[in-house]
Amino acid sequence: MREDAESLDITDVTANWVNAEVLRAGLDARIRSLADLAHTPLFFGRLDYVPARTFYIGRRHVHDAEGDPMVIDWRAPVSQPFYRASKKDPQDIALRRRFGYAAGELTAYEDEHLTDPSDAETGSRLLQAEIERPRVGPMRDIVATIQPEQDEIVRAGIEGSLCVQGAPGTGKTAVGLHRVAYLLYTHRERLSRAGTLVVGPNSSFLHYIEQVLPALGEMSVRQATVTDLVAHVPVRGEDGAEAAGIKGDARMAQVLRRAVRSGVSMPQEPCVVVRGSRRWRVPADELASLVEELLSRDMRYGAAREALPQRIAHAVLVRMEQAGEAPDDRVQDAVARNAAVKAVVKTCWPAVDPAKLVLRLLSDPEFLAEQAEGILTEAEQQAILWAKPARGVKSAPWSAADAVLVDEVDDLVRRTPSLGHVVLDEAQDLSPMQYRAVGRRCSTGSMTVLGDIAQGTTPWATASWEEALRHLGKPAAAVEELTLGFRVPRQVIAYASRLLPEIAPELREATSVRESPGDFSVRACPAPELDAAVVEACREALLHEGSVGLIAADARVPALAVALDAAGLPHLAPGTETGEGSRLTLVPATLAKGLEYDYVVLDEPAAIIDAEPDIRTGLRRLYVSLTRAVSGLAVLHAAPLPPALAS
Ligand SMILES: Nc1ncnc2c1ncn2[C@@H]1O[C@H](COP(=O)(O)OP(=O)(O)OP(=O)(O)O)[C@@H](O)[C@H]1O
Repeated sequence: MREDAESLDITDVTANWVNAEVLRAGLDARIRSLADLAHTPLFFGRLDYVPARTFYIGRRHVHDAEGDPMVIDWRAPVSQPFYRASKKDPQDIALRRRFGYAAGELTAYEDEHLTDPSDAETGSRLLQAEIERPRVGPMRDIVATIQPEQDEIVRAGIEGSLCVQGAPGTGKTAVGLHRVAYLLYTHRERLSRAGTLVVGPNSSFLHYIEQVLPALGEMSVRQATVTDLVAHVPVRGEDGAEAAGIKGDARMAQVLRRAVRSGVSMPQEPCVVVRGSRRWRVPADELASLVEELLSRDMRYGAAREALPQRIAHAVLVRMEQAGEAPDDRVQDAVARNAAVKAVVKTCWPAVDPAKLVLRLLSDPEFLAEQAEGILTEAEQQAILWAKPARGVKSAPWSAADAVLVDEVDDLVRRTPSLGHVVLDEAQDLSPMQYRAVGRRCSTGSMTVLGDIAQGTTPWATASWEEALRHLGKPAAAVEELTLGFRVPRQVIAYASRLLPEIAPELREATSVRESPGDFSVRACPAPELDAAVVEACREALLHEGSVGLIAADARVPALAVALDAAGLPHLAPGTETGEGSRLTLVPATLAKGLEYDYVVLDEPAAIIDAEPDIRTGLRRLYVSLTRAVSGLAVLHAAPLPPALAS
């Protein structure tokens, strides 16, 4: 297939050089997509349908010289039974074969005779081996081992939105990315027009997952944080927890809606349009009824502002007709652009600059009081005002939450275009205003919302998926739960789950499908010896194969970096790719979300808890940090552990 693509002669097939360039780029992309990937086999499974028809299943479609299929794409309907068929429901499959590879070499296969009653149902060794395989480098695809409950989510229809609650390591991120790949395959035309977006918590996380999508054969997916999406103003300020909470509250949407319309006023003067020798006069009360009519409509502020001159012009045209003239559309357009009409629009329906409006709200106590009256208390208004009024948009101390407010205003003024599909990962952490910002980018498309209530580490983290989905504008989305854990060893998940009654009492403990119990230790040591003990634990962890993450409270990171350097242990920052030569990452606890390491050394839990504004958020941050380990976890502490973990 690659040779065919390479040997295509496209000289003289296009009419002009632009088309030639486009064709060349398309062909180059195809040749690239057909490159051999070392260690990535062409197929990983085989299905024998009854009656005898055999299909090989792989990451992409492969055909032979005659164009007959040799390997079927895992996303094609024919491949679905590879993930779903069972002895109970064989789905016309007589044999399912899984192939095992080591470094690209075929080393094993495993058969299941789904229609043969004498063939006992046994767990898959290859699946176990895949799950237990040490991790290094970026996240891998799971196409060979997607589980039935995961496959239902991956292949759910594009029409409906879906929300997935899942404990740490149940594969939410993996499933979300494979769902994107599935949707792009199945609805390529539609999504290439409308666009697809994956929203993640921070750039380290996005970097960690970005290699998975091209590995799945997809490149045209945008990845962004919420902050990237709303980058209307330069963010350099920070809010305290209280101000951030209020700015993120859905009531702010009401305040902003009122503020946007606060400049609208009723015309006091008639509008007089002079054309040639004639003057046409629309009285003030008629103008006012036009303005009122537009106010009463559920219309974007900017669209209404464009409609108003047309409405006034229409009133003028009616008068022209009454006077026996026969004006056409061009006359209406000309009247709409008349200086007198423009002047009415300028005073009665002034243009709104989103950033300037929010700047005024946060700088001007009287303006804020007017707009927030009956919505925010006086104390709340006080809390969100900037310490001193900002002078201009460029120099204002914008915070991340402020940028979301500007985005809301922007959408009140002109409609935000909708994408075809949006995947929102670590969704539990968003504020209602952030949910609205993501939701409006998907107003006519569908969403996949992934998260874990127990891992909510913002003071405003959502209390329920129902609430989050309401703010996202997808109240009808189905909520599914993933319960099988693929990452965290049994002992470790059991230990971390002791925190659940305090951080998310309604959630069930995750089960681990991993057979190995995992290395697990908790060590107390005197405070002066903690750094040395942590360095030693890292050294021990590095004796094993795979990646090692040292997770510590953000404030502890500089000291630990010095200690590691002094001990001659090279270490990376999160988001930098681990490899054979550099396997140790020093991870600030606030960036640990979504990441995983084979061995985790966890420094001083008390410091991780104390860094958060309240105890629940602190314990949740600790829960996230405890659940990053694939094979082993060592907890080292000098200060006392929280009571749930102490005994
Ligand atoms: N079906 C599967 N087969 C093999 N590995 C899997 C499967 N599902 C998930 N995994 C692996 O389990 C690990 C955890 O997956 P993932 O990071 O998607 O979980 P998560 O639910 O997003 O976790 P967290 O809530 O901690 O962010 C990853 O290494 C992933 O590749």
